[in-house]
Amino acid sequence: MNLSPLPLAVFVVDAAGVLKSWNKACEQLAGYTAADIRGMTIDRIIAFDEPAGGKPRMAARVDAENVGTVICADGRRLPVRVMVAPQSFDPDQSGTYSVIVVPRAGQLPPRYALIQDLPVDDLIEALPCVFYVIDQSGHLLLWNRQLEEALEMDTEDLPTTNVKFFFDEKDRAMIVEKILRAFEDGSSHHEAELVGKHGKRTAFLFQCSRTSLGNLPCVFGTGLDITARKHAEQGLLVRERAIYSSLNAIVITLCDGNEHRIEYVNPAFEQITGYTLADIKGRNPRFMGLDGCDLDERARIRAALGRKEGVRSVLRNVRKNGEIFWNDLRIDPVVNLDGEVTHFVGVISDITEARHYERRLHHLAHHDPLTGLANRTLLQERLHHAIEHATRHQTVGALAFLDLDNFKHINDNFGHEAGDAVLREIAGRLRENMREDDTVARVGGDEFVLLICDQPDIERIADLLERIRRSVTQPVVAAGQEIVPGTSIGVSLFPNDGDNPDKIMRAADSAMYHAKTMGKNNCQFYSSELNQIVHEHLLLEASLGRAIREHELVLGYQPKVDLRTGKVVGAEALVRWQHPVDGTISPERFIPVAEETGLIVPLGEWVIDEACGALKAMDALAVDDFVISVNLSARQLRQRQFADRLAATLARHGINPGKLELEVTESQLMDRPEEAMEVLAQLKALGVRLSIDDFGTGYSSLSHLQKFPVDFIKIDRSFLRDVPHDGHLVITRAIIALGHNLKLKVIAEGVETREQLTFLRDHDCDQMQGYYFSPALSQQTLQEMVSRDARLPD
Ligand SMILES: Nc1nc2c(ncn2[C@@H]2O[C@H](COP(=O)(O)O[C@H]3[C@@H](O)[C@H](n4cnc5c(=O)[nH]c(N)nc54)O[C@@H]3COP(=O)(O)O)[C@@H](O)[C@H]2O)c(=O)[nH]1
Repeated sequence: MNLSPLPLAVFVVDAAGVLKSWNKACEQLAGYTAADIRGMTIDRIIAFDEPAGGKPRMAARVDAENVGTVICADGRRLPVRVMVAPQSFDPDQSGTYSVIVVPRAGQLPPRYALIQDLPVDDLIEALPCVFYVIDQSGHLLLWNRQLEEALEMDTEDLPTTNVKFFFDEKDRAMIVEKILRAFEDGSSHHEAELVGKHGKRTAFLFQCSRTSLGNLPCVFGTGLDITARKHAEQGLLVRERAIYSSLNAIVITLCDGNEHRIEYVNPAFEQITGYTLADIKGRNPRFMGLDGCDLDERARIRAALGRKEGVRSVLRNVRKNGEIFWNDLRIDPVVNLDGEVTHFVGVISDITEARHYERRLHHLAHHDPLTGLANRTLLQERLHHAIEHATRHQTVGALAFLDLDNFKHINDNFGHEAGDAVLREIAGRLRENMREDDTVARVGGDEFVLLICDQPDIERIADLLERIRRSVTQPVVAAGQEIVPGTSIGVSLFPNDGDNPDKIMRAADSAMYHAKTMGKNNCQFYSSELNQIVHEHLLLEASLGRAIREHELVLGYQPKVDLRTGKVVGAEALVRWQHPVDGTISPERFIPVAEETGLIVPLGEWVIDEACGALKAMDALAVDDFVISVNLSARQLRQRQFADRLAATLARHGINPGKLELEVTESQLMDRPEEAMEVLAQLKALGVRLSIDDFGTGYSSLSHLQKFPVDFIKIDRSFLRDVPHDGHLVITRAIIALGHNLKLKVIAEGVETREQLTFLRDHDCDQMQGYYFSPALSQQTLQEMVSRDARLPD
């Protein structure tokens, strides 16, 4: 039976129930003094509910359930249980009984009666806190072991030290003030650290109350060790401050079904979104979403939160001022000690600037800085998708390569700024002619590419490209000059010409290459035959350089005959390529390639050098006035210091310049007549002879012709082809007359028949060359012919 904490009132009585002795609790319980009790019987104090029966009174109550009422001195009646036990089982000492009185539940004795019986010493020592009693001088009167431990001090040291010295100096004034308050107001409390003799610091929550010991006023109280709480608080504080000061916007929402009401937002959130906590507390953060945007992302977030899982997403939100921002959002569940998700914490990062920067970088990486058009990378990406699309939806698309003709000439003559202006203007024209969905790209200096998608048929593509070609070739005004660009366009179709970007690009490139060789400013579609031609062209290009280095080129010399004397007076040097595998390759095949690639310059130099060597050999044969002519390409003619280099070659071989003739085609001269005039003048000044080749095909104007400082004109062989039956005879006659009027000599080429020869003689032509007399010969055969003075028969 647990009687604690009730006081145990124990009477000792004799067999008749006369009270012999009793403890203090008996007096407290019933409110009698010792003098009152002395001599009483137990019946006076306890009114038993059951009479004792026949036995002697006390003996009858041993081992019985005795219940009754204590009749208190002040008249109150306390229900009690009473246990009666003999004091001794020794028969000799029988007759005295212990009567233990226990108040029944609900009927406790007054509080003060209980407290008086408390073992205060034990209690104070057993307290889970420090205990102290302090007098008005600030010295300890009472304390417990816990206080000694906290102060790391011995019992005898404590009363001699003023309590304020148990604290840090900064806290002492506050401590004194709190103790005084307790004396004045009855109580006070405060938190402070006790500092031990050896420096141990312990945080306490002190409770201080006024009391008195006898007549001595004092305060007493407890100090609860709050170190753990302080640490926890500190940790929380740091975390709270961290959230508060975080540059990332933080929003904490309550996890309440599907509603995620905002409970907290930090200042960074307010700064990024423009919303204060007061504006949005209790709302679901979804209100910041941009209407109709990122619907999939938002559904994904909802699903994750529904599963109470974390989620990361990048989506667009709207600030309070209506501005849209990119939000890199990370949401994580917050779990309580029971493992339940009570909240979600969202970390918002405004990545708008990074996004813009990223986009700018992306734009730079995918666009040409000069024109703003797509670059090769973007083109390839789009082409890849366009081919897939066309294959899937059975539509036709086209890839057109546009190369500006003679762009280098524009740069060289008008400067790079003018060149840039032309490129920008062309880019604008291309864009204007294309739909939004199509792509216009610039992939090289003067190379543009058009990606045209979803076309119904090839005719439509051809029409569009012709319109574009015409628009590109409209004059551009740059650097105060009117520049007329031209463009060669090569087109491949997809998926017909290939099922991947690489094939389609190569096909368009081949087609463009072909367009260039077709005389520029035209548009060519890719075909497999065309590919073969281009392939060959490329092969030639690759091996022509080697041919020049490895001396695979040889010169043939076609004799030129004076029509009046029949004497061989010169020869035209014609180059041939003795290919180690393919045999002799005609200049008609490789000269255009050499022109295109620039190899014509070293090739032409080699021809002149070789022709000079042949002239020197003729000198050795003591043949006077023998002239060898070489064909010049326009590119050679435009070479800076061409005349100087020619002079050096002639000097090196020791050749009289008058023995070398340079043949330039009429069309080359008329391409840029002013420039040509200047170069021809330089050459003329050197003393070389000049001749206009293929005359009659190049629409020379008479005024230009008069100014060209040439010696010969060569009638193009097409005019003689059908002599004597053709109307061209009139032209041939006119050319001869024109030449003579201009004081020029006239030579006819491609003379194959007796009739042609007669016609030329009849019309006073000066010289001829052609198969009728001789094809091109080796140098040695030519020398033999000249040595034996072979002549054209009459
Ligand atoms: N820039 C350079 N061009 C050169 C050089 N060597 C030649 N060429 C040019 O190549 C074109 C083709 O030349 P080729 O195949 O040598 O043909 C020449 C003659 O063989 C041919 N010819 C001569 N007589 C007759 C004939 O009676 N009938 C006939 N059908 N053809 C004949 O004519 C070509 C010479 O033409 P031309 O130059 O116009 O006098 C050609 O355009 C050459 O110019 C070179 O070193 N550099």
